[in-house]
Amino acid sequence: MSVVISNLKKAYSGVPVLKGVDLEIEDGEIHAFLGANGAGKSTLIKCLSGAEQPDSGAIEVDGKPFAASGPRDAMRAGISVVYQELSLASGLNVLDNVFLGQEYKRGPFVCKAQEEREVRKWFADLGVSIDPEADLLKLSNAELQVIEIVKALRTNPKLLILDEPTASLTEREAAQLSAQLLALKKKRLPLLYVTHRLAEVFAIADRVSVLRGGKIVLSSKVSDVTEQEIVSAIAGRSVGTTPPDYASQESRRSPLAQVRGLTAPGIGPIDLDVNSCEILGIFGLVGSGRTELLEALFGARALAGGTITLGGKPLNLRRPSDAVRAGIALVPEDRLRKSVFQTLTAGENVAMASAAKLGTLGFRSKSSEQKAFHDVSRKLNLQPRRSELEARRFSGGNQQKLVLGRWLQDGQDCRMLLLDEPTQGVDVGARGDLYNVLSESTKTGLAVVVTSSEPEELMQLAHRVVVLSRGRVAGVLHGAEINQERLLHLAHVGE
Ligand SMILES: Nc1ncnc2c1ncn2[C@@H]1O[C@H](COP(=O)(O)OP(=O)(O)OP(=O)(O)O)[C@@H](O)[C@H]1O
Repeated sequence: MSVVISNLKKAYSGVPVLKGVDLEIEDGEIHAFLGANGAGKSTLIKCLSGAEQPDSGAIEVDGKPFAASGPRDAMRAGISVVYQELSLASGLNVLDNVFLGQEYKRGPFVCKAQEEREVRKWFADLGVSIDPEADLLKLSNAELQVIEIVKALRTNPKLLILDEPTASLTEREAAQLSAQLLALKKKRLPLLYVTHRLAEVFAIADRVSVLRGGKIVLSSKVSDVTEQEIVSAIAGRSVGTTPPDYASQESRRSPLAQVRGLTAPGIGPIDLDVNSCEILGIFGLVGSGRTELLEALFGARALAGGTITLGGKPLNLRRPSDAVRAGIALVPEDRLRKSVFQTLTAGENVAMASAAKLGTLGFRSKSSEQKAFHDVSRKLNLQPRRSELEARRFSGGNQQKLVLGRWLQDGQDCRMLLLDEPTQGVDVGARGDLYNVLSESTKTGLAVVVTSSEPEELMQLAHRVVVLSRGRVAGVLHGAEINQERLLHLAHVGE
């Protein structure tokens, strides 16, 4: 079974996004599909899933012309999509979620035993052991993704599309999911796999295609291409970052925040020092307390004990606004839901940080909003550079940049910036830009505390890394000591 896309075009309000895409997905292959934020990957997927109609071009599934007027049509033709945003019902258990609306029935009765047999078979095929009776709240993100995949597989697809399935997974969960996708490959089902993580391309994909400027600019067997070639194809330029300059900044660094005996639900006791002019990485496995620590430092998680001082002054953080007033900002992990104001314009979203300080949106001048927006667009290569466009019209990765840009614009008197997984869903080019911007910001005194589940990211970005395990500090690594082996070793201490 193969899917052939020829000369596909799609524009939004006259602005072309897909300008003639040619792509072939062959039988039994895992086809990685990459491109910068806003390149049009989701748009192409929507054209395949029937959520959008292409303006012109042709799609063939198994040699037959395919034109879906809606998602049901696409599913009937054999195209099934697993989106990043999970669509599971948290009040139901695993089995009921998999069969929701498609129960096996004998008369008015649901055949639970038959459903359970089937779901166990799927889990065995994928090499996972999930209890069909389990409550969804007890499952990891990776297990929830597997349930979405099983739901999709039940429709007997000819092409399964996975839109950034690992974006919200930790390194370990992502590796588990990759193993399950390789198990699926044995069934010869072609997969179109959208990701920003290059390591995954080399770990599981057979072919890789890159979308840029509305067209496919690279399509190759993975074995015939280098990582640098893929990065250049995505960014349209070579991407390099200057690793943090330890020596020159060392002398300017001074203690900024001191955390002593901090305990809060899920973490502690933790002692921690954060210096000005420093990027401090926080690494740990899922459940290690990374997010909880950042929330406690931001006043979003009540402390059960311990003290935090900033610039020598004790802080009493009862709520996030106390932290903002003290010069602490947090960009949370689930930022699309927690931080993007979808129906406000991009300019208003970026201006939100200064608005939070003024206490109202009303007193902000249009010209200062424009200035902030242009500053952020330039620093983070935001696409499109249209401040009047509603945030929801931006691609996922560009929405992330709006939130990050809020705190990185000139003139913010932020002293300590807390970033929880800042590059989730951000393309390689923009990652490089973000690393450079953060590195630059520390030169003016800013302290950055950043969590990441990707060791490579911390190796490129952080001056020091604190490794957490089970809510406590398992070790601290400096400069050249930061490597994947040491990070993972410490992260497993106490596991
Ligand atoms: N409904 C819409 N109206 C107007 N413009 C849109 C709409 N949907 C998408 N766009 C624009 O189309 C372009 C492609 O967006 P798309 O979401 O397909 O990118 P993407 O490659 O999936 O990006 P990401 O990696 O950030 O998810 C973007 O510039 C986006 O702003």
